[in-house]
Formats: sequence, structure tokens, C-alpha cells
Amino acid sequence: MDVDENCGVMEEFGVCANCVESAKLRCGNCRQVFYCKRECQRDHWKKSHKDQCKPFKVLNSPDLGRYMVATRDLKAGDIILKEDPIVVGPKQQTEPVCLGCYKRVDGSYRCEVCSWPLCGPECAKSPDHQPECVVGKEIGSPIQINDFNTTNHFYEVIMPLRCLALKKRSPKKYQQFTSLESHYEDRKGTYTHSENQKHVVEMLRGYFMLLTFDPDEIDHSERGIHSALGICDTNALDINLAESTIQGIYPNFAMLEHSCTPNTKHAYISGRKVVLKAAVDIKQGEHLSTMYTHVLWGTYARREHIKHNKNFMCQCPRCSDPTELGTHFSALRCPRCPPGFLLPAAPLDELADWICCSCNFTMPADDARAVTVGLGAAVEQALMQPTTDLLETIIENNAKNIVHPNHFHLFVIRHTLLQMYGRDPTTQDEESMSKKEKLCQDFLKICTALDPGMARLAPFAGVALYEYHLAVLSRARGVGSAQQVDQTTLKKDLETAKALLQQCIKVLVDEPEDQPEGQLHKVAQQNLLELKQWEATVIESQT
Ligand SMILES: C[S@@+](CC[C@H](N)C(=O)[O-])C[C@H]1O[C@@H](n2cnc3c(N)ncnc32)[C@H](O)[C@@H]1O
Repeated sequence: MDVDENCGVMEEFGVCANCVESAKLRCGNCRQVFYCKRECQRDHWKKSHKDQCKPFKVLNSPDLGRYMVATRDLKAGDIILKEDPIVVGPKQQTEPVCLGCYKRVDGSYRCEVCSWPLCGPECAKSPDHQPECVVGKEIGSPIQINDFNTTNHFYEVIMPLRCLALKKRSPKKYQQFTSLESHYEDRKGTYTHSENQKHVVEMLRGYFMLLTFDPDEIDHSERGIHSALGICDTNALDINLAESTIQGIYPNFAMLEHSCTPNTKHAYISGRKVVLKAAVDIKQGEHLSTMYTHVLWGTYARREHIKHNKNFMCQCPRCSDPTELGTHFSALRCPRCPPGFLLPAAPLDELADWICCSCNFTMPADDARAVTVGLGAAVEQALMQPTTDLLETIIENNAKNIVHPNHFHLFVIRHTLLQMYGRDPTTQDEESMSKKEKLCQDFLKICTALDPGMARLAPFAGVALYEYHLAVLSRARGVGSAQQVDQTTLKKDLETAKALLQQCIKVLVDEPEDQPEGQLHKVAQQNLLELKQWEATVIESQT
């Protein structure tokens, strides 16, 4: 007997979806429809179920609103959905980009109809660009963008305008868009709301003369424009392109709830189509989740980010655990008994004191945050001109006196440092390469604890796996060592290096080719082939 989240026990008998006879066969995939016989199932699949049979369904709860659950057991890597965006546009804060292809522009070409800076005449014809082109045509004066190196307020109107323009251009998409959560009431009176009022609502209704358009074709009410902005902030996905990051609205994907340990991951194919996959094995009935914030931030920063951008307070297992899944990612050193660590007494209460696990010393939450912010500033400064010595010193001093060695600010430093060792001749000696190896091992342990399915940490873990293989390989090659490498060590190291490269390739498989991690994926594949060839020659020549 199956149990359903909404209705308790699921029916064992039903009505055939094809011929309405009584039925007890069920679609093995979604388990949502019944059939009286195989022929009916085959018929119905061809007629309509092929498009409707999904491994997820959308439910509703007072705490989450709509959310997705798996309708069958999923294995890590299984595809959950593929979806095209109903609308895309530049991010609200962006440097000037072409409104056709989103490459950076320098102002040397402007659309002949509306004067927005573009790459050239081809981009002027792009369907993406038409909504603002139609509106821009009416204003009679050129769009005033002169500085092409800084963010420009003009671009803030583009995405909401494109969303509102769906009303006439594609009523079905508009209906999908307006059915999404906007948090309109929650956002009233906030800083974001007043900035949007100035830079978007007044610009669209005044400068861009939206009020002269028919409201049945485009909703130019203040509420309509603020709602469109709210829907974008709450639901849009970032799409990383070669020269910029844009945003897109995917109505099915938007039903995913947030967790700081998400069980799905997504990638893009053919530029904009999103593919959602299970990041780990998922049981039927489990909630499906994605991550709305930054995986490498500590709990306080993640929760604040979500509160301001998505209007709720995260209470996921990572946020509820003061140690952040055993990693101590936000923990501070106790100033009274330095081996001890301070953790928030109640991580879901941002005002709660921090308490030492050894001596019970307490620190007010504001002071704990000031320590964290101070370290963040020092780390940012150090990463501007990093040297191995400088980064080692920062890790050593802070891990001894200020924060837990796994603290998230030091984690970022480690990611840079593990790539630096071995790059130039002064850091290719045996000791440096051992440090590199140890850094990679520690780094990967934290990655696995925070994000077992590599839903968000794939780019970081992929780099660490690649660097780890380099360290092992340098030992196998005897680089920086006076000693001859013995056969057993050589064989073992070659096996390890190959396994690390294979893991690296697996982790980076969905990274886009035009991004550095996608390039690394290719390099790792090539390196693996070369390594196998080299292995054949060294093992042969030594036997
Ligand atoms: C992308 S939408 C998800 C779909 C939304 N629940 C709906 O009904 O349209 C994001 C919004 O869902 C809610 N939400 C998502 N994850 C949540 C969570 N873990 N806890 C509480 N609310 C959540 C919040 O209101 C958030 O702003």
C-alpha cells in the first residue's frame, strides 16, 4: 500500500486513464495514473502521458507554499526535468551588455530603432530585444549610457519590462509568470522596494512612457511592475554566459524549495535550457530542493541573504546545526581557552550568544559577527596579491587564535593556496607538494560534508581533485626528490592519480564548456589519456 503526502493512503484501485474502466495497474514511473491493461497504458502514453509523466509532483504547504516531491525513487544523476525559460534578460544590476546576445558592449553600435547599445544589426533583430525596442522607439530621445565600465540603472527596467510584455506577446507564458510568488506585500516598505520605485517604476512610467500603452497589453500599474520585480527576485535562475550572467524564469524549476544541503543540481544545455538532475539518491515522497544562496558562506550570512532576497528564514539541517554538519564552518576560537571553539547557542536565532564548547565563555552575537567580518576583510585583501607565504601565514595565525581551522574564510584561502603550490619552480619541492596534497585532502573532506551530491561545490571540488592528482603525480615522477621512486610507490601513485582524474571528470561533467571549469573538464580527460599512455611505458620499462 502506498502512502501519499497529501491524502494519506494511496488508492490501490482506480479508473483507467485511457478507457475509464476500473483499473489496478499503475504507471511505474510517476505512479499517478491507473490502467486496466497494458494496451491502454501504451495508448495513453502515446496520446498524452508521455508529456505528463514526470518524476515529481507539486504540493502545497502553509510553511513552504508550493514545493516539489519525488513521485518515484531517483538515483543520483537521474534527470528530473528539462525546461526552457519563458523569459530571459540581463540581471538587475549589470554593466552595459548587448540586449540580443549579452556580450559586453562599448557603445560603438546602437539599435537604429530604439538606441539601446547592441553588438550590431543581427542583435537588433533578436526576439529577446523586441519588447524594449518597441517601448524605446516611442521615447524620442536616445538612451543615455555613456560609461560602459560600470553598472547602469537603465538596465534595471529591461527584465521587468520583458516580463510584463508577455501579456500581449504570449498570454500563456504571462499566466505562468504571474502565477509565481512575488512577495509583493512583504517587500513593501523595504529598501529594495524604494530603490525599485525610483529606478524602475518611475523610469518605466515616466521616461519610457509606459502609461501611454494599453493596460490590457502591458500592466503598467505600480503594483504590476513591483510584482514583476518581486517574481524575478524570488524565482529567477542565474544563467552564466561567456561574458555576463543573465537571469531566466523557469516556471517548473521555480517550484523547488530551498535547502542549504540541496538534493538536486542543475546545468544548462544549448545555452538556456535548464536540466535538473538528482544530486544524490532520492526516495519517493522526499522533497526536492535546490540552493538559493552561497554554499561557501557561513550560516548567518546565508540566512540573511535568503531573508533579504527570498523573504523567509531558512531552517534546513545545515542552518539548524551549530557545527554546520560537523564542519565548524563558522566556529570561532574561544578568546579565554584558545583550543576551545565558540558556536552559536541557537543557530536559528541570530541574536543568540555564542558559547565556548569547553569553558562556557559566552560572546554576544554582534561581537562574534564583528570577528568574522574582520577576518573576511583581511582575506579579501590578501587574495588581491596572494603569495603562498602570505596565505600560509593568514591560515596559521587565524586558525590558532581567531577561528576554527575549517572556517569558511580560511576555506576560500585554501582553495587559492592549493592551486598555487607547484605552479612556479619555488613551490615544486617535495615539502610544498606534500602541503598541496594535504590541502586538497582537507578541502575535499569539507566539500563532501557540506555538499555530498556536489550540487553546488562541483567547480571547487573539481579543481581540488585536479590539483590533488598533480601533487600525487609529481611524487610518482620523483619531482623535487633526490631518491629514485620505487615500483610499488609508483604503481600506487599512478592508480591514485588516475582515480582522482576520473573523479574530477565525473564531478565537472555538467560544467559549461565556455567556463574555466568546463575547460578543466576537457584538460582532465586529455590528461587521463596521456597518463594511461605514460603508465604503460613506465611500468613496462621498469619490469
Ligand atoms: C522559488 S519560490 C518556490 C515556490 C513557492 N513556494 C511558490 O509557492 O511559488 C521561493 C519561495 O518559496 C518559499 N520557500 C522556498 N523554500 C523555502 C524554505 N526552505 N522554507 C520556507 N519557505 C521556502 C519562500 O516563500 C520563497 O521565497
